[in-house]
Amino acid sequence: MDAGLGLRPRPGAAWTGRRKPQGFPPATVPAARLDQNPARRPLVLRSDAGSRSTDPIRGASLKGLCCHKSAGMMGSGKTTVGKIIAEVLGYSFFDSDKLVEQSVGIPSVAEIFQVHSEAFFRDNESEVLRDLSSMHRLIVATGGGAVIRPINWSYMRKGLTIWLDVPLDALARRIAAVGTASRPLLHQESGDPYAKAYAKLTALFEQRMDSYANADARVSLENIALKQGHNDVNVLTPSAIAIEALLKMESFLTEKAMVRN
Ligand SMILES: Nc1ncnc2c1ncn2[C@@H]1O[C@H](COP(=O)(O)OP(=O)(O)O)[C@@H](O)[C@H]1O
Ligand SMILES: O=C(O)C1=C[C@@H](OP(=O)(O)O)[C@@H](O)[C@H](O)C1
Ligand SMILES: [Mg+2]
Repeated sequence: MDAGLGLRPRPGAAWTGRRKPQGFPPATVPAARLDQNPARRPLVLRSDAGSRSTDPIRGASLKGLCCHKSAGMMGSGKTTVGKIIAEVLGYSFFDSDKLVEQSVGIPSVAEIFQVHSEAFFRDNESEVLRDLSSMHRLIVATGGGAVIRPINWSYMRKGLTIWLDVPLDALARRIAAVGTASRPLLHQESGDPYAKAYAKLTALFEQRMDSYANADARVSLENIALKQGHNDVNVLTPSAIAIEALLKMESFLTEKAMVRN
């Protein structure tokens, strides 16, 4: 593990796109707060995983990884959890929303929707995902709607894709807590933030659930809570979710290797 947690982009993480947004790749990715940092947890995971000669997180089975994309609904924690996973693996982290903002030169997704349109945002999102797809050793948090364009899957499939599956009630609570202003698709009507987020998220999920199910691995918060012996997804920490995601990634790769051999 990179003891400094400086998270400098790895040598393979070079921008190959046409337009190089200012500050991309960033010189450093802010480290997640240490109390949310599962970097020391792999040792704990080792005992969960029984007698293993390699670290399950950074062991040989993960060496072949190039990049991962986390998909999932708005508010599912792609950005939060993605940063932690990147930190544990010593990979670079990119948030496709941030890269679109930099590339377009407009500081928020909400403004991009307002000044241009959703279609304009989606075109730029696809460009960013295409450019990221040629990079190695990175974690990408996509925007929640990236899954709707089939072309984006051809880019996301260059790595391993993870669906963060969070119950709609929990999503609406999280989003209501921070407000809908930064999420233009949820910010259209007036009214109670929880109720409007829940209604819109329900409609979006209906349209998108088959697409999310295309991911290589699904991280279900309901399943993590059950493993912990309860059913309250609202108390699951980003670290616990990141650890589950890492375990799912490892299982996926192990199964893939077994099929190959
Ligand atoms: N496990 C969690 N428990 C509680 N709140 C969370 C958790 N993960 C993320 N959040 C909060 O939910 C909101 C959405 O998280 P974010 O990572 O931005 O999701 P996404 O990128 O999928 O939209 C943020 O305010 C974040 O702090
Ligand atoms: O689900 C969506 O269509 C969107 C999700 C957002 O990203 P997050 O999922 O990170 O909130 C952002 O890309 C945009 O507001 C549209
Ligand atoms: Mg995000």
